[in-house]
Amino acid sequence: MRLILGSGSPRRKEILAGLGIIPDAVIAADIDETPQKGELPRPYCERVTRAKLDAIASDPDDIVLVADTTVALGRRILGKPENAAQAAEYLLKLSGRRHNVITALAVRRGAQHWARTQVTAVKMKRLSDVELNDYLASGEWQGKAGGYAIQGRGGAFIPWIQGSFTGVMGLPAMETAQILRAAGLRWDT
Ligand SMILES: Cc1cn([C@H]2C[C@H](O)[C@@H](COP(=O)(O)OP(=O)(O)OP(=O)(O)O)O2)c(=O)[nH]c1=O
Repeated sequence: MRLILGSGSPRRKEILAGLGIIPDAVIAADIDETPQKGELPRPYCERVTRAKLDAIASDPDDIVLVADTTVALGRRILGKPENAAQAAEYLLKLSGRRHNVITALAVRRGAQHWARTQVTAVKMKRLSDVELNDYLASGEWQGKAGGYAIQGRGGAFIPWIQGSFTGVMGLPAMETAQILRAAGLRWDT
């Protein structure tokens, strides 16, 4: 039995390591993350997660873990910005408001599947022009859903969350431990 982390996100690997879990293999799933027309954030996040799982090949006794993190502003999906202009657009939308960060998890072992979705409400303070421009210049927005990282410089913009900090970072620790245990993974705690 091997544990395969089907994610290229360094944060996910780090959060797993924090739980005491070191995957035997790390493979990024290369899938199309374009939302469908009219698709809502939660079903989108769950569909993309399932697509990531389907894209990872494994042996029957292997455990495969994948996840997707999506920022939801009402019915709007904010994924990873393609460039600084899109990051600016996302951050201006999030500035001074509450949004949800959705992380869907999926696990496969042979023919069995498990899935969990964790939602965290996040408030972002109103950003000044200087804060926005400095943040864009830092480049931290790259590869982050919604264009910010709560675990980094972006943490200075977040006065309040309700839910899971690790969920916002990309892998909710409690739900991940539960789902992996359900799939039969055992590790030293
Ligand atoms: C909101 C937020 C997101 N993120 C990150 C977590 C995810 O890595 C990323 C969302 O992109 P994802 O598509 O979920 O993941 P990924 O492209 O990094 O990796 P893979 O698809 O291979 O699993 O945004 C943070 O690191 N901090 C935050 O505060």
